[in-house]
Amino acid sequence: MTDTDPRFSKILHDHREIETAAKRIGAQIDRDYAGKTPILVVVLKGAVMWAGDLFRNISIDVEMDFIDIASYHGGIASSNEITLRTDLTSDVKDRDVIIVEDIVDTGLSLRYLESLLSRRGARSVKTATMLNKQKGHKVDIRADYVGFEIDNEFVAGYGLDYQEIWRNLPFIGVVNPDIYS
Ligand SMILES: O=P(O)(O)OC[C@H]1O[C@H](OP(=O)(O)OP(=O)(O)O)[C@H](O)[C@@H]1O
Ligand code: HPA
Ligand SMILES: [Mg+2]
Repeated sequence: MTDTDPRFSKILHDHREIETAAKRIGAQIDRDYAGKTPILVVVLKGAVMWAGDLFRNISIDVEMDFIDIASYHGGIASSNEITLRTDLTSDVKDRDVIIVEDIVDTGLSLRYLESLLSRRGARSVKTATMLNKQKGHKVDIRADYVGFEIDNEFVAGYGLDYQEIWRNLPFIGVVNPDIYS
């Protein structure tokens, strides 16, 4: 539906803009965590591409771990139930944790993760998300570092899927509603 790609009604951000956002947030993390060694908790699967950009643009010592949770199961709406598929291997007790998300939409995934990490005794928990869909929030939640604010539309690309595909695209676009309606 765009001039070049019928899968998308609009292209929002290409990989250059996303890398620029990762540089900006990486520099903020360097300042905010100077003298500390935070753990980046990368939320699989959607956050993988963004996490790579962000990780490359952090200069302080930092660890990385992965957690796999799911609630959309390929669809365009949250099931409102979070399933923990694969847990972290790190002990987060007394650690500074930065959750790395591709998107905060309803906010249910982030609320689940914040509560899990706090219960496990993390010293601090902050979030670096590539996208924030403020109008989609169903709970009162706030990400500390945000790449881009987006409207309440279903997007895909750059890690985000529609029915498990299109994660590999080097841009974020609004999925053409004709595809799923
Ligand atoms: O704010 P929310 O409404 O909870 O949505 C955000 C979460 O949903 C997506 O994950 P999904 O369940 O699709 O799993 P995936 O990352 O493996 O695609 C996305 O990657 C975020 O983790
Ligand atoms: O808009 C979205 N697109 C893809 N995956 C998602 N998971 C939550 N919101 C979205
Ligand atoms: Mg998904």
